[in-house]
Amino acid sequence: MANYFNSLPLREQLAQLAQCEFMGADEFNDGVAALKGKKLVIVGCGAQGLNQGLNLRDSGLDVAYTLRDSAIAERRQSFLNASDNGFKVGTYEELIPTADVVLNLTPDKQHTAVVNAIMPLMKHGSTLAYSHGFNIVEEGMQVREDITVIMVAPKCPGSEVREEYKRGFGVPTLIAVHPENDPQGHGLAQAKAYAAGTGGHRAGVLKSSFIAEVKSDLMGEQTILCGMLQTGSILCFDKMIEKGIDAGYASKLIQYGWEVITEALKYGGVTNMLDRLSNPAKVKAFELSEELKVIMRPLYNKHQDDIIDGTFSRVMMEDWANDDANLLKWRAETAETHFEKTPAGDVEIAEQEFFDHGILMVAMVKAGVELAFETMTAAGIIAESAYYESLHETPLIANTIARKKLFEMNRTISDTAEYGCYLYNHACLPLLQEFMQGIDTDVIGKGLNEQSNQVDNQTLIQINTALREHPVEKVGAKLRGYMSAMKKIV
Ligand SMILES: NC(=O)C1=CN([C@@H]2O[C@H](COP(=O)(O)OP(=O)(O)OC[C@H]3O[C@@H](n4cnc5c(N)ncnc54)[C@H](OP(=O)(O)O)[C@@H]3O)[C@@H](O)[C@H]2O)C=CC1
Ligand SMILES: CC[C@](O)(C(C)=O)C(=O)O
Ligand SMILES: [Mg+2]
Ligand SMILES: [Mg+2]
Repeated sequence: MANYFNSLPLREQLAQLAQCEFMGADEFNDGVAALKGKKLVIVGCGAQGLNQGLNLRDSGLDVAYTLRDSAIAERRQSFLNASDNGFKVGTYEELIPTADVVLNLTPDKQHTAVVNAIMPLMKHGSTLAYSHGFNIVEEGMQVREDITVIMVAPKCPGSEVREEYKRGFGVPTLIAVHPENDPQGHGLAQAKAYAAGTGGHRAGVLKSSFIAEVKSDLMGEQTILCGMLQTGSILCFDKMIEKGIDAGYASKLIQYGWEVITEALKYGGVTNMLDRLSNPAKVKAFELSEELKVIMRPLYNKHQDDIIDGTFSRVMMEDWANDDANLLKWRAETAETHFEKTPAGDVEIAEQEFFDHGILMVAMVKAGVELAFETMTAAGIIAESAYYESLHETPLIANTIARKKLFEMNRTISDTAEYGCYLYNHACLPLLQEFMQGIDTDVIGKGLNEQSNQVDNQTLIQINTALREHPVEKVGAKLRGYMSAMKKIV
């Protein structure tokens, strides 16, 4: 197999990267009809598998799980996830031959082995579904020509796919049909029904491509969504400890701070997040974020360039072949960081205090969101896709850190995302060392000791204009306008 993206002429690469069409609610009036009465069999019952299956069943679809023999024999967590929730569980041989749609929700590293094992068992004219395009795009998996290949990719951790559904909402979702595998021409109808079954249509669905999803998803997860929050957590915590801030307070400010400050982001974009600060703090956060953007832009460009040309995938697959040596080493190192080993203190922190004492965190989120958006769109990703993959998903990742710190984030996201997060973190920590030397507790831990809200008018006007004029704010206002049912989390 060879990288599918790299096998295409530039003309087709650009066309596929630019595939992005917002699908209005009226395109989902048929709901799950296209899959009603069909047998959906999910391979794997982990973060996405369990939560998507629960949503699909609650949406009235026939869902069962097929697990590898060892998972069933050893009654592993995946087996318990499915059986404890009342789902039928069977082996590949028992369930795949009668499946109309097989949802491959196993780790990306396993996709080639899994698809090679299940494809011979799949009935003629059935459908193979993915939630990430890595296997098709980066590995170039060739699927039997009678099989329809679709993707329904939630722009969200598995846990929040379920939580937002239970809140009566959903998560933004990219759908796609692999152009090499749509023999009956019903791939789009099935992908739409699958997206509706997960609740994604309530938040927003983009008709995308496997290529556009992969090249944006890898970028978002490596940078703003996971890498930036991990790097920011470690740097901000270590700085507060260096400056004598109580460790429990510092731990709580960060663990819960990302969730609080990015909730403002979710409802009103970067503008609203900075509007939550005093004028002097807003000016300071803006200045810090501009400095961070200059320092980190080359790193964001390198991550996107390596994702586009397949370097990232090649390097990660080398680690797969080396028994995930780096992934496991970096996972262990993360667990040993001072932030991870310091429990959040039993101290009350008011909602506004998270903003006032977390000016640097606000600056990091602003810098990361804008840089990721700017870099993705410069690489040919369409603004709507870049928005979902940067600004909108950040609060959903922050929710996982609020639960159980970086451990929970890295456990909940895919192994692919976890690997990319560490790759970024390893590069960004040294990159920001000099910047952090100039940081003090006025922007992280204690806040500015300003006696008034007075700032220079021209400065404030320039900052407010820059915030509001950024393209991520323009597309964000439009897409949030469609999310009328969005629910508060904190
Ligand atoms: N995690 C997330 O939030 C998101 C993930 N995705 C995508 O969804 C897909 C699934 O990821 P995720 O939910 O994180 O995966 P998880 O690691 O959470 O779960 C993987 C599941 O697959 C099973 N599994 C592992 N290895 C094999 C194998 N060799 N053969 C058969 N089954 C196996 C595991 O069970 P057992 O080991 O017991 O057999 C487990 O049930 C990926 O393509 C990912 O990129 C997309 C968006 C977000
Ligand atoms: C942000 C990481 C992610 O892409 C996701 C939850 O969307 C993943 O692969 O887990
Ligand atoms: Mg993602
Ligand atoms: Mg991902």
